Amino acid sequence: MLKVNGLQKQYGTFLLDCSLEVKPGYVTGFIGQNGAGKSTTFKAILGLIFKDGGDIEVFGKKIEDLNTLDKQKIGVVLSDSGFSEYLTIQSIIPILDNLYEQFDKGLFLEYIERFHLPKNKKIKEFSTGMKAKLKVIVAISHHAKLLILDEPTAGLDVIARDELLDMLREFMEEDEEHAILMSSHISSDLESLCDDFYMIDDGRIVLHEDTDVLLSDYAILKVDENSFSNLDQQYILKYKKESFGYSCLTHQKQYYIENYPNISIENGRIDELMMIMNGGK
Ligand SMILES: Nc1ncnc2c1ncn2[C@@H]1O[C@H](COP(=O)(O)OP(=O)(O)OP(=O)(O)O)[C@@H](O)[C@H]1O
Repeated sequence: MLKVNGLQKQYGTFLLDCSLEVKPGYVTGFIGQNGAGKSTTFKAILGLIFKDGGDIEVFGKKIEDLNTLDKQKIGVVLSDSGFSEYLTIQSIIPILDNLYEQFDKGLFLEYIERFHLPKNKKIKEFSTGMKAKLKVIVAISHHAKLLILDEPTAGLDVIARDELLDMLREFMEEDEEHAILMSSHISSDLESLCDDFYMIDDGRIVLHEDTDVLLSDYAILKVDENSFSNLDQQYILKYKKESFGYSCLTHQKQYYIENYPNISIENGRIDELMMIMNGGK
């Protein structure tokens, strides 16, 4: 569905150099700290910035060769985009109708009703959550096959985030070929939605793993200084100094359960795994 091969983009000392793939039927999470390169990757995928190197394929075609119809099969949410704040939902309907051949007004209005968005209020008077929901509703109301969502849950409270994730689940259930690439700051609530995760740090992919494997095989060992020096470190990906000793991230939980029955082994949420992956040595 989407293949990014050796994408490069240089901004001063920052160098993005990343490869990733989103398969049909997959929700792929793209996580990393502020400034890691998530938005730059998304903008390059969408052809909004020039790339310095690499290839990007969507629907089996190079992005340079996508025609208008292909482009309309991509639903997009970017963190720094949106409608003019002076428009209302009622007034953007004809715009969307003109913009997208497959705009589904019925579906759009169904979501607008479901999420209690006011049709005649100016968008500038919307709350952060209302604006975020509107962006996702627009992205899925023109029968897109691939959604590219940059921080769609940013600034949302827990309830709004759940509603938005439900909307994305429904999008995935509609068609087994649908796919989503979504970025987020380190965020465990994506665990329930994403099938796999790419983690980006300083422009490079430092981890790619299926969510199931992350949750079943990865763990955090919490050890004191003494246990740390006696620990077989061959399956330790990263470690981080703590007040009690060290937190160590492993992708071979079972090995440590069997060979070190006395150390504390925590499954850890994806947040914690990522925090060690990012900040550890
Ligand atoms: N137009 C630009 N000109 C110069 N530098 C840029 C530009 N856009 C991004 N950068 C730099 O590229 C790096 C990656 O930024 P990017 O916005 O891709 O990060 P991000 O992972 O999306 O961060 P955040 O989570 O804060 O949105 C940063 O060092 C940023 O300063």
